[in-house]
Amino acid sequence: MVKLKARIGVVAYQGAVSEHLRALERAGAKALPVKWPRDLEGLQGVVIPGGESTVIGDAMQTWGLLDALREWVRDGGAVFGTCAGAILMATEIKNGKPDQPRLGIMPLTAIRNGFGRQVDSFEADICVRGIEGAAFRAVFIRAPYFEVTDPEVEVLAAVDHKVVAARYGRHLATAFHPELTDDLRIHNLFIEMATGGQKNPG
Ligand SMILES: NC(=O)CC[C@H](N)C(=O)O
Repeated sequence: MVKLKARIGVVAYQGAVSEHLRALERAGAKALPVKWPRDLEGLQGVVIPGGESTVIGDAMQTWGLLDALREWVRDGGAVFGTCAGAILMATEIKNGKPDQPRLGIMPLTAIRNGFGRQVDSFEADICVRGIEGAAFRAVFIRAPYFEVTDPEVEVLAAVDHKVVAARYGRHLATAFHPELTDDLRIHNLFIEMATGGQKNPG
């Protein structure tokens, strides 16, 4: 029997869009850019890329994608945010613009630029829960970290005691950029989450 390819969208206004499309295709999914609410039809998962969270959030609001995605999530859709994308998934944002538009689907606080200016960018080999084998080479670029207090949010990885990867039901947030390396394990994990049977809490 032929297994149908997972259909995963990438929010395509700004940021590391083509890198995510390429990584998802290499991981065996059908990857599609998402700009309009109608682009969500038939998708199992949506990636919000890194870039600038204020710019991506404003665009999502302008194009009607924030409301459309919230509804799509209520119907069971899975979202994976990297860096700016993860910030947009958070219910609380620290160091953000006041009233910065966001999706707000993960009950955690994102601390924007949380690793300070002196280390705008760095790489680290980290252990990620649920990822087998060697450590994951994680690329951080003006990255946030997350404060997690909700017991339904599962912490998957930390650097210097700062949470940098978390899961909530079918949603995944990473402060780093797995699309900028050749390691497809995190994209594979998300494709599994998006096509698996787990429900979103709430
Ligand atoms: N690499 C990134 O996505 C950086 C995120 C950026 N610091 C923001 O707040 O949007």
